[in-house]
Amino acid sequence: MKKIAVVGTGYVGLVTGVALSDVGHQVTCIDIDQKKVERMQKGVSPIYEPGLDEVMMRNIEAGRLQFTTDHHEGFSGKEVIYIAVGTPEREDGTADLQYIDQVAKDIATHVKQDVVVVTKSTVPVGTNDHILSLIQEYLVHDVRVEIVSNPEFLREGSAVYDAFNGDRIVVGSDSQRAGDVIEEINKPFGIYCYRTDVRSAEMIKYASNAFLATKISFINEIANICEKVGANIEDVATGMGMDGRIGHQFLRAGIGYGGSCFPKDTKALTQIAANIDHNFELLNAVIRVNNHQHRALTEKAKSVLGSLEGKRVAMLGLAFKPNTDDMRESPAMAISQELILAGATVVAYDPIAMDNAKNVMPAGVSYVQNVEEALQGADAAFIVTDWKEFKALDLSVYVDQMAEANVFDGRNCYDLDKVALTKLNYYSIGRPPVVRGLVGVKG
Ligand SMILES: NC(=O)C1=CN([C@@H]2O[C@H](COP(=O)(O)OP(=O)(O)OC[C@H]3O[C@@H](n4cnc5c(N)ncnc54)[C@H](O)[C@@H]3O)[C@@H](O)[C@H]2O)C=CC1
Ligand SMILES: O=C(O)[C@H]1O[C@H](OP(=O)(O)OP(=O)(O)OC[C@H]2O[C@@H](n3ccc(=O)[nH]c3=O)[C@H](O)[C@@H]2O)[C@H](O)[C@@H](O)[C@@H]1O
Repeated sequence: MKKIAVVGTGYVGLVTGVALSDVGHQVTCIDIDQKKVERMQKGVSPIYEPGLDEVMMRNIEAGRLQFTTDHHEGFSGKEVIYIAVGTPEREDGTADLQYIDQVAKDIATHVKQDVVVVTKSTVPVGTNDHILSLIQEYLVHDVRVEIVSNPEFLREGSAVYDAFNGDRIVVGSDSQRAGDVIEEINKPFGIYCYRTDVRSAEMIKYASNAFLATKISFINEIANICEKVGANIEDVATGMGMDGRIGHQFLRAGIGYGGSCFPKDTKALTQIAANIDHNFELLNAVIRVNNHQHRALTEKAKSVLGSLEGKRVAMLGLAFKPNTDDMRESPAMAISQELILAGATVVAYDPIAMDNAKNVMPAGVSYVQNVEEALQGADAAFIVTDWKEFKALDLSVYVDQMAEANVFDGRNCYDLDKVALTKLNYYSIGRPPVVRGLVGVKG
């Protein structure tokens, strides 16, 4: 059992703290946001994440998990400190390291014992060296500080599952001893620990996110071609994925990736490359394809309905993916902005993300409490997030509630044969349209 502090309680910090306490470590999570800390002290998670509240409460009650805003108290007696603060995107696409720098200074000021500092945040190559020298520059007490890069691979919406079932744990360290400490801490998870040097670990994180984003943009481009040549992207992706070298994952065509990491990390990696005069052409194309893909539904709606002026559009789903209330870089924002500019009225519903959405969605969007209300009198429905609730809908609800049952599905939620049994006009991604029960008819 180790005494551990985790700094920052976003998805990564909170899930890391909760998971480490659940396998028996003594964990103190530190955050500067007082309100957040007060909620967490009561066992309430500040984010919507399936299963998190339960594991959190179990460890608070067992006395293994604590929360504080006080760095001095939080670092006291800890052998290991995890850094999990945000590294948001600056205007030029580079990673903003101001929160990282602040934590480094906080550590330097408060630690009175030897400590291993572990970076969980996604940071550009070379940042861990920078953190270590910053700590050493500001260090108040005569203690040994070592650094380990331990990037995080969890997905929002399945973060708790991922923490206990990840494919690998990457431990990047230039000190054998410090790397051993972190490998030992992670032993109870029973996940393979891949040891490497600090800079390679930092690069593994960016390269992994960039590769996954590339898979998505690739399949979206294939989907766009499928639409023009009369092929079906679902069958194409299934057939491709059967090749073990390709695999089935991340071949779901849609309206492009969003979220707090793929958009920011792909841009940051192109900037990391640009800093050494390398033009990362492939990744730049991935980003361009993704930005264009956000427009797929609106373009289809314009081609089917003509002008969108005065049309009422029901937007089903706002979060960037299901099972999260995270609205960061959600395609819903760009899509609704486009619809409003085209003169449409947008009525939105999301089962979980509505409160967060109201703070970031464009002005002019109105919000309702359920699917039926959203669809009432609508000329078009846009499915933006593939929530289970939408996938499970009885398709007659569209026909019954809408003025005209034109459904533009950005997540391929429904089986074309089932749609063909209804009166929907259905346009999805990379698949033939279904109009008046006929598959492949253009409307
Ligand atoms: N969100 C995700 O699913 C994943 C995120 N990452 C990476 O992990 C890092 C953290 O991301 P999120 O968890 O989304 O974070 P976030 O940005 O949602 O939260 C960061 C937290 O750190 C706190 N904070 C800032 N400065 C602090 C300080 N000096 N002391 C204590 N607390 C401080 C903030 O109040 C906030 O609660 C980023 O680098 C991100 O790229 C990596 C894998 C998954
Ligand atoms: O660095 C991070 O923050 C994390 O980023 C992603 O996790 P996350 O953003 O939570 O969610 P994903 O499930 O990867 O989905 C990202 C976006 O891609 C889209 N997506 C995903 C898969 C797919 O086949 N098609 C597709 O369009 C999703 O709808 C979503 O908008 C990675 O999957 C995690 O491994 C990583 O830790």
